[in-house]
Order: sequence, then C-alpha cells, then structure tokens
Amino acid sequence: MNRPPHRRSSQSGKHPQHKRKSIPPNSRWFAFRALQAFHERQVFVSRVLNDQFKEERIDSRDRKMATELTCEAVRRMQTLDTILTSFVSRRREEVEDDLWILLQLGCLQLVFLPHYPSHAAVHETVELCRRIDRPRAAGFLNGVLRSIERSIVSRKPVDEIDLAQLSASELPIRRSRPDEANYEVVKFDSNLFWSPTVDSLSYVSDVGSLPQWLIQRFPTESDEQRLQLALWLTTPGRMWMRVNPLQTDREKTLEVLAAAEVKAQPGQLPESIQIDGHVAIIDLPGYDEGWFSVQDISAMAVTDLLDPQPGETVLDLCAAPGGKSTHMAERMENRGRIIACDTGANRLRMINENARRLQLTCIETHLVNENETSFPANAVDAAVVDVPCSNTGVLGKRPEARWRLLPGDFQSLVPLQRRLLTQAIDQTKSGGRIVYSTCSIDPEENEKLVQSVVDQRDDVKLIREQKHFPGQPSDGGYQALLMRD
Ligand SMILES: C[S@@+](CC[C@H](N)C(=O)[O-])C[C@H]1O[C@@H](n2cnc3c(N)ncnc32)[C@H](O)[C@@H]1O
Repeated sequence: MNRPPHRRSSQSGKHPQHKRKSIPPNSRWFAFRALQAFHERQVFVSRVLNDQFKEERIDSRDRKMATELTCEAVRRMQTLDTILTSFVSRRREEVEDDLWILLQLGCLQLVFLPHYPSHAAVHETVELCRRIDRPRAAGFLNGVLRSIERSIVSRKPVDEIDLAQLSASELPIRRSRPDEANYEVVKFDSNLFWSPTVDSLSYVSDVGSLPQWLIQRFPTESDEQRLQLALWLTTPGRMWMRVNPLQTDREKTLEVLAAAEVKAQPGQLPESIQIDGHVAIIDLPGYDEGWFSVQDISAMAVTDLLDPQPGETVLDLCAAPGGKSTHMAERMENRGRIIACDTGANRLRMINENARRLQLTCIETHLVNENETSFPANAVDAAVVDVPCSNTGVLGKRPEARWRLLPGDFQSLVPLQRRLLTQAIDQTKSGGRIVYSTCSIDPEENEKLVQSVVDQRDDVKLIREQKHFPGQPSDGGYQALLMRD
C-alpha cells in the first residue's frame, strides 16, 4: 500500500456545548476545548487559548501543556489525519468532529510527543470521551490509539535527513532542543505515507503538514531542501530576547535568566539573547521594568539594517504591535520622533502598552485608514515598511497560518505591499533610508517586488538585501535597504 485510500476532510460543523462532568479539568481537556473553539470560530490559536485561560483557572504547568498540545495539533493536522486515516476503519464523515479532535490529540502525543507516557496519552484521552458524554465511544478511541501505539516499531535520532533513505513507513520529526539530535525518524509497521521516492511532493506535504501548493512556492532548489524546510516549519524555532539598553544590559539579563534556570546565550547583535527552550518572560524579574522584549533575531535585523540615529524622525508605516518601533526607539536612545502608523486601532494600543512598559516616550501612534495617502509626516529621515504578508517564514510560530493562507492571497497582498513601499519612499527625504521588510520567504513579496518598484522609479536605489532562510538561524524573512536620491 502506498497511501491511505482517501484523505480526511478538515474539521467543520457545529460542536455542541458539553456539560462539565465532575472530573477536574486538566491540560488535555483545555487543549480539547481550545481545538473545538479553534475549528468553530476560525480564529487565531493564541486567541482561543488566551480566552480560555482568562475564563478558567489553570496553573502554569497545565497552561504550558495545553498550549503545546493545541499548537502542535493545529500545526500537524495534515500528518495526524494521514496517520489516523490508516487506523480508523470508518469514513471521516462518519466520525463526530469532537471524537476526531480527541483522536488527533491522542495520536499527537503517541507519535510526536514521546515525553508524555503513552499509557497516559491513551488513558487520559479516552477519559475525555466520558467527560464529553460519549462513554460509548471510549472503546473505539481506545482501540484506535492502542493500534497506533503498537504500530510504532522504532524511533531513531539522526542529525541529517536524507529523502532518498526514507520510506513510506517512516516519519521524520524535527527536534529543536539543543540537547537532542536534529531529527527523530519514527518507523511504523506499515506504509502510512506516499513513497518519498515515487511522489516526494505528496510525502513532504503529509510529513511536513503543509498544503502542496504552498510547498511548490518554496524558493528551494531540491526535494531534499523542500523536506528540510517543511520540517523546520513544523517547529516554533528558538526563542530570542531583545535587551533594552536604556534600562539594563545584556549581562544583567543573562544573570536573571540564569537565576530562573533558563539556559541562554548572547546572540550576534549586542542586544540579542538566544534562549534554549521557552520561557514565560512576563514572569521574569525585570519584565515589568521594561528590561527586555521577545523578538526574533531576523526581526531585530530590520532596525539594525536601517540604523536609526538619536534625534532622527522615523516613519514606521505598518507599526503594530510595535516590535520594530520600540527597537528603533531603544537604538535612538529615546531621542527623536518615531511616527508609528497602523490601520488596526486595537493593535495600535499594543504599541502604546509596549512603549509604556519599556519606558520609551519618543513613539507617537497614528491610526491610518487603508487607502491613506497623506501621513502625519513627510520628508522623514528614515522609514520602515514592515508589510502584511503571507507569513511563510514564520509558519512554525503561527500554527494556523498554513491553513489560512490561500493561493489567491498573493494577488491581493502584492499590490498592497507595493503601494505601502511606494508611500514609504514618497514620505522620505532626499538622502533618507527606507527598509522594506516581510516575514515571508516568497520572492514575489520580496526581491521581485522591491526590484520592480526600484525599476519603475528614478529617485530611489537599492542598497542591500538580507534574506533569512528559516532555521538559519531562526525565523525566515526578508529586508531591503533603499536610499532616496
Ligand atoms: C507585519 S505586521 C507589522 C508588525 C510590526 N512592524 C512589528 O514589528 O511589531 C503588519 C501590520 O500592517 C498593518 N497594516 C495593514 N494594512 C495597512 C495599511 N494599509 N497601512 C498601514 N498599516 C497596515 C496591520 O494592521 C499589521 O499590524
């Protein structure tokens, strides 16, 4: 058998509100509820989790596990459905949506999260059947999950992955902890996927849990690279922190992290710190005092490339929630003016909150409308235009993004990006710098777009481009530095 006879459709339909049973809520229950809400409301995973954490009392350990289970289940949905299809004899349409979510959760733990004991993964998931008033489905769930558990023949840690050496019964999983090998290859006792040598695109799509059309857009040169990129995008990647030099320094922040038993090391930029694993930074001493922020190293590269100077006036055209604006204000020693514009009123408020915490006063926020042509400033010294994009460089961090993006989205994104870049150039004075930035790896949103704008104008030059390939060392993205003549 090369692959299962049919693909499962995505989750749909209404979920009844379940009455609470007397079993105390735990992280698996929270994850189940979050996944239910995610499929029902079609909103961001972080939003359903935050809503739930606000509604229910949940300790930090359960919160961490519920977050991990929910994000992983959404990100790995296609792989989970592919595996389940082989073990469930009923057609997907014949299995209630809630039971399918429980199957996904159980399968996720058994296959991808071996740090949860398999007996607990099966037992606790089956218990949830009773909690949602489906006690008669317990046997069915137990049977499916036990056969998945039995079908796992081996788990092999490897540092390099070779597509030609993999088979249709093998699932490569990217591991991102520094004390682990880069990958683990899980071998099943039968072929659950397409053969990687016969149809590598389908294999990569199933094991990397990504739509085929999206993989076909990857700027990769070989099937091997495609697989590596797809697997990298199944992990959230390493966490990075940015130190606020106006409130503290990197040494002190590293001491705070060491005291909290968080392994961390200085990054290449003087304000950057790389964290091993993940840490709830809001719980760290110094957070309320504005000592640091979470920001990926490839996002920090935007401000580094623009190199804003104290006293300058800088326009941040797509500013919310303020990652680049606050970084620029720190680099400018809080002297000068940052004009932070955005179309999202709520998101604009987040800039003010961030600036307040970081004790930065040189940022002015401005709500603009989508067809804005006049901005609160012109002839600025420098401008950042960090446009809305496909997010293809950060799919690991945004669990739902891969399922939300549609091939046609590029047709609306690219003209908007072009317009925003043009506006940023128009607002910048002669000799001024402009940085165009995305968290995409798609050439249409990146180098092709910038080149076509530069080709059409004789008042701007392309000075430098920076491409960040996902995993090297962190999030994917693109920046171009332009200079106005
Ligand atoms: C990639 S995010 C910006 C992230 C931000 N620069 C940071 O570092 O935190 C893109 C932003 O563009 C905003 N946006 C979308 N259309 C816009 C427009 N026409 N004018 C200005 N901002 C827009 C969105 O609301 C969103 O906040």
